[in-house]
Amino acid sequence: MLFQVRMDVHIPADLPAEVANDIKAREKAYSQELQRSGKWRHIWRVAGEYANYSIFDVDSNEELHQLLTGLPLFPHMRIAVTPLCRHPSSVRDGDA
Ligand SMILES: O=C(O)C[C@H]1C=CC(=O)O1
Repeated sequence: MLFQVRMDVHIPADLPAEVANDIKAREKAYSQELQRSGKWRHIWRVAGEYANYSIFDVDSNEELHQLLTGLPLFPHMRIAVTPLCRHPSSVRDGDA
């Protein structure tokens, strides 16, 4: 199951820099592990914003929920999820 996910990050201005940097480092490791596993297929920065558009390939809504709520930055994010399915005009056989 494919999902487009938009993540907007809002770290409180009064969060100490060392705490914010630790969260960001754990977020990067978590994200890269999921990308290598194939669950997090794509990640793109939204130009000019502390936000990304990502594509997740997971087995269920529940799995997506678990992955997203496990993000170290989750408490500081607004997340919007859009379910995707194959477009009938797509020429990309790999896109299920
Ligand atoms: O930077 C972001 O967009 C937020 C988050 C998503 C992956 C990651 O490393 O940080």
